[in-house]
Amino acid sequence: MKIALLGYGKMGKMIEEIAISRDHEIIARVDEKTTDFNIKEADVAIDFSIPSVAFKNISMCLENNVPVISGTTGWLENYDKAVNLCEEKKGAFIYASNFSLGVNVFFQLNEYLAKMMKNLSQYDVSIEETHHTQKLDAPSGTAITLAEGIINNSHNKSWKLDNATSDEIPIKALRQPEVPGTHTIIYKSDVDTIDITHTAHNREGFALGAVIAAEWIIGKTGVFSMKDVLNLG
Ligand SMILES: NC(=O)C1=CN([C@@H]2O[C@H](COP(=O)(O)OP(=O)(O)OC[C@H]3O[C@@H](n4cnc5c(N)ncnc54)[C@H](OP(=O)(O)O)[C@@H]3O)[C@@H](O)[C@H]2O)C=CC1
Ligand SMILES: O=C(O)C1=N[C@H](C(=O)O)C[C@H](O)C1
Repeated sequence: MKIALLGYGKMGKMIEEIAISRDHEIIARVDEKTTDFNIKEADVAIDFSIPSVAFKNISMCLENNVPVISGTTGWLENYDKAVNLCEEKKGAFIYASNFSLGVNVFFQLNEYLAKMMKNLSQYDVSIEETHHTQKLDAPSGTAITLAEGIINNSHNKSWKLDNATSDEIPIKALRQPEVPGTHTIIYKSDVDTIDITHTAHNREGFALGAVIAAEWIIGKTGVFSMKDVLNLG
């Protein structure tokens, strides 16, 4: 499979390593300065860039009939436009806030726990995420997906980064050197605390998931999620 890497930073480089180990070819490595590449030469594009260019990258792929996997976070105000463009062009597109198998299991665990806690009003829920200090967006895309998983399965109606009111799920975003990504869901009452945590030890799980999604999407048409790719039930 010929892959164009849109974004060639920490994730782009890790994806390259894993893609080559699975016998794929990298035909473009695009960073801020790259101008000379032809997206039409790619069988699939993988976008791990920055929030301000992700939608432009995704649109370019869809306009040129190249299936696109995007892991960039912090651009979701344009997600519906990407979905519409994909449908209009009969293209193929997957966005996931987190491509790792472990986090996708954790997403389901979070929804299951939210259902169990739904009517236990003595517990207040909150989310905490910790990432490396170069991260541009806060809260993380994964924390937003976790908050949405709780909202869809409980009486909670919205989330807020810091200074949340009692109606909102508070999200705390911490930044510490070299942390690949840690997410905790906390249910606290006066007498006890239940918390569940996913800790990424490195970036390999994210990168492998993105390559698996790229392999999976070839020959398909539509807008998909990692739930479709991983068939987690
Ligand atoms: N969904 C998931 O599983 C995961 C998502 N992420 C997300 O992926 C994104 C990238 O993360 P990471 O690799 O750590 O970030 P980096 O900052 O290491 O890399 C970002 C890359 O984007 C490039 N870039 C900047 N402008 C453009 C442009 N106009 N066109 C194409 N590329 C451009 C940068 O180029 P230059 O170096 O020249 O500035 C750099 O190569 C983030 O949004 C992060 O949140 C991260 C891990 C997992
Ligand atoms: O920027 C990162 O590094 C990560 N970003 C994603 C997010 O915002 O959730 C996924 C992962 O946690 C690493």
